[in-house]
Amino acid sequence: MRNKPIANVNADLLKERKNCSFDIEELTNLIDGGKNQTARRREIENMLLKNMPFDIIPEECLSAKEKYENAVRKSVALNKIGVELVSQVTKAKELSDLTLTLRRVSDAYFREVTPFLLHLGMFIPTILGQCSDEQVAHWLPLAMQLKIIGTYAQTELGHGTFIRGLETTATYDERTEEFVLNSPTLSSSKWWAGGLGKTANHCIVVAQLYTKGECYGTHPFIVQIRDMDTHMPLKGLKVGEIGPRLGFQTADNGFLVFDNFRIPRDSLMMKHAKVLKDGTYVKIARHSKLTYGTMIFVRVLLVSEMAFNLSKAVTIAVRYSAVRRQSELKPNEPEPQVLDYLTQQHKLFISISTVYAFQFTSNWLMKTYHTVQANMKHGNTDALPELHALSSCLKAICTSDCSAAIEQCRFACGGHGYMISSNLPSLYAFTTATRTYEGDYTVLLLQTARFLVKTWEQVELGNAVTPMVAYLARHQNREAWDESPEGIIRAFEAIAAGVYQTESVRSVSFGQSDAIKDVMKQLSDLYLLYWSLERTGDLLTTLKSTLGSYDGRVYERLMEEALKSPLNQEPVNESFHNEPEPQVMDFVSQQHKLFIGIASYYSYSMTALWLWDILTKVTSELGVGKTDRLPESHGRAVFMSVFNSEMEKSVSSLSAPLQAVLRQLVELYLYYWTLEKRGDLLLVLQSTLGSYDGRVYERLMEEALKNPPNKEPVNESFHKYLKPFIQGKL
Ligand SMILES: CCCCC/C=C\C/C=C\C/C=C\C/C=C\C/C=C\CCCCC(=O)SCCNC(=O)CCNC(=O)[C@H](O)C(C)(C)COP(=O)(O)OP(=O)(O)OC[C@H]1O[C@@H](n2cnc3c(N)ncnc32)[C@H](O)[C@@H]1OP(=O)(O)O
Ligand SMILES: Cc1cc2nc3c(=O)[nH]c(=O)nc-3n(C[C@H](O)[C@H](O)[C@H](O)COP(=O)(O)OP(=O)(O)OC[C@H]3O[C@@H](n4cnc5c(N)ncnc54)[C@H](O)[C@@H]3O)c2cc1C
Repeated sequence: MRNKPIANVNADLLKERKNCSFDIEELTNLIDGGKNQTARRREIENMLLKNMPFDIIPEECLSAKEKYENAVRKSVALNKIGVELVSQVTKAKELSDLTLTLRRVSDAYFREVTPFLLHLGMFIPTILGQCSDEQVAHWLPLAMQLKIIGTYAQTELGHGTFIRGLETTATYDERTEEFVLNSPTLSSSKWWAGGLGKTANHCIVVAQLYTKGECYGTHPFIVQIRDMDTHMPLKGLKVGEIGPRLGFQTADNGFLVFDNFRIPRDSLMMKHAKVLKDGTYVKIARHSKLTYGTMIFVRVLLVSEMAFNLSKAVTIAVRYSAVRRQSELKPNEPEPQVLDYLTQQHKLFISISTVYAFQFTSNWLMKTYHTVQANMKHGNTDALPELHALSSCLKAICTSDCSAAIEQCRFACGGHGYMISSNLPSLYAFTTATRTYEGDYTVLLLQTARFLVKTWEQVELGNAVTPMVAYLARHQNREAWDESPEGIIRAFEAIAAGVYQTESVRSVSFGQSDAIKDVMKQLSDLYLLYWSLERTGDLLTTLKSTLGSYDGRVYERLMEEALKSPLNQEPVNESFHNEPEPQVMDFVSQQHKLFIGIASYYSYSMTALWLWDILTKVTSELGVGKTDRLPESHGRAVFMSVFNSEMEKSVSSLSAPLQAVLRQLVELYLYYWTLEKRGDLLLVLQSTLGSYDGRVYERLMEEALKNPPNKEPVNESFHKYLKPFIQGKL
């Protein structure tokens, strides 16, 4: 049954809906995965609507502590219904449909993230992916019925990306048949795990495994961290909340420090490796990276998460654009709906097509994931490297595009889009974090590049490669794709676009009406066209040659290029002496992110001074009402020329080294903006990360300890909601 029509709908919205060229219900079924799934979703929605407590005071008006307590209250009510529904399903497919529906409907109750997100999103998947059958039989029912509440603590203060660099140690003591967990340094403190700060009583801890004096690398352990009755942290642990953050405010992300904390031998999750009673280490896995499995799973999930979050943002923005009227096009005629402006459509329509691109690609990726998992059950790990490369680049691209598109949706709603009540700021805060967590954007793209370079080598040797990367063999003309990681990644993006096109055509080829097919085709074309225009520069081949330049300065250019080589910047490379761990500052990709910020700061300062001087003059000459917004390119040109000339004037009295640095900044700014469209500027530091003394980890911990939730060891919502829930008394 369709949802009932709602009375008092805005006339403009009704008009737009009447104009729709297809049956909306048909599209709804397509998105849900069929008529039955739509009906089931509505059944669950209606049940939740009847039974779930809504907020009386808007979440955003509560204090941090109240927000958390409110989130626990609502989560417990939702979990109760969730556990009941889960207990009724018998088939794996029904369970995954139900989980997806619950996940999506739950967003109606939380502006922020539930403290149980990590329990559902990572704790349970890690039990499934990393435990032996025996361990699964023990832990899974407890976790599914929420008798225990877990999280996933991998990242430390000092390391997130480089998992092999984690410092937490788990040393096997064969006398007592226990592992001893320790945090040997401040930087080894576990940091970030969602739900760890106040909610969880169990935690998956990733630590370096030592036995018989040897280190076997990082392994996952399942560890009880709080007393099941009092919820007090167990002896030997320091645990708390890490402090306010951009989003995830109710996810009580936490820290955890171990001091000779003992856990039983079978706390090691033993699907891929075990330690026998006598301390012998036994490797079971056929692939060394199988312990990274949960991350792959969540990266795959995130593609669909981005489709869902962007669909919400663009629905908000399109509806509002139909309702909002602004400006006068023709005298004495009503102001137009902002949706009618082409520029507004430009902001919104690409987001609509992006939602479909993400959703279709996500459906395909999830199927691929399950196929690879099924093969791995039979011992075949051949497809794992490609799955890793695919999930890495699709996660990176879709999280990055999604948060940028949500910002566009916010811009499209003008001032009102800035209100928390519009939900756009919260959607942005949630999705922008996804670009970082579960693998940073750049790092994951580099992982994909690594796979592609290896594949390229196979192509060069004439060896067979998988169908997904067969295009590398077809494109023998290297200039078309170029061999740089960026060039290869772009080629890979083209493949992602290809997947979208084939999947969308495939999904709508049966059953669906011509009207839906037309719309889906238009959306698919829009997505492909948009990205080919966005990347025009990349698609055009320029000469880029020291040999073929117009002026024929062949030898000069060869020498200039040679001198630019990073290897020529120092007479003796430091690897001659040793091989130090790099600071992230050493990565060119990191410098690319930071240095333009410095250059922009100077550009804005200089331009601001200049602007101030001419402000009065300009306004008196142009008059109010004639200062239309200048096109972006003109604005940038002004910044560039003013920065260039003003900087030149003001540096002449400075010392030569400082002049040289400032001139480099001008050059960087001008160069960067010929390549890029935007940059960031941090004007006021006020930052734990950017302090002059570089005491980053000390300051992060100091701030976390000041955090009000850490003033009480157990939050009162434990006694009020969590404990009665866990004990089945609620
Ligand atoms: C209240 C009720 C509501 C109801 C709700 C109902 C349901 C909800 C359900 C779900 C929720 C939905 C969605 C959201 C779900 C969860 C998300 C929520 C919150 C998540 C919060 C965030 C959690 C985290 O961030 S956890 C921490 C994640 N950390 C990372 O991702 C670290 C990134 N780093 C790495 O991955 C690696 O270190 C690395 C960068 C890959 C480098 O690893 P390294 O070992 O150094 O490897 P190296 O580069 O040397 O490469 C060696 C070799 O290995 C290959 N490789 C690397 N990784 C993998 C892999 N994973 N698999 C396979 N192979 C891999 C690599 O390619 C190299 O190969 P080769 O040598 O070239 O052949
Ligand atoms: C909201 C949120 C929730 C989180 N929840 C959890 C959780 O529940 N459990 C958990 O364990 N973790 C969690 N995390 C941590 C998260 O997984 C890490 O922050 C993430 O993996 C990035 O690692 P990092 O912080 O070490 O970044 P860094 O690696 O320090 O990145 C800093 C910069 O260095 C660059 N860089 C690093 N290495 C390289 C390289 N090799 N080449 C080029 N550039 C490089 C990056 O691109 C980036 O620009 C969460 C994080 C956030 C923001």
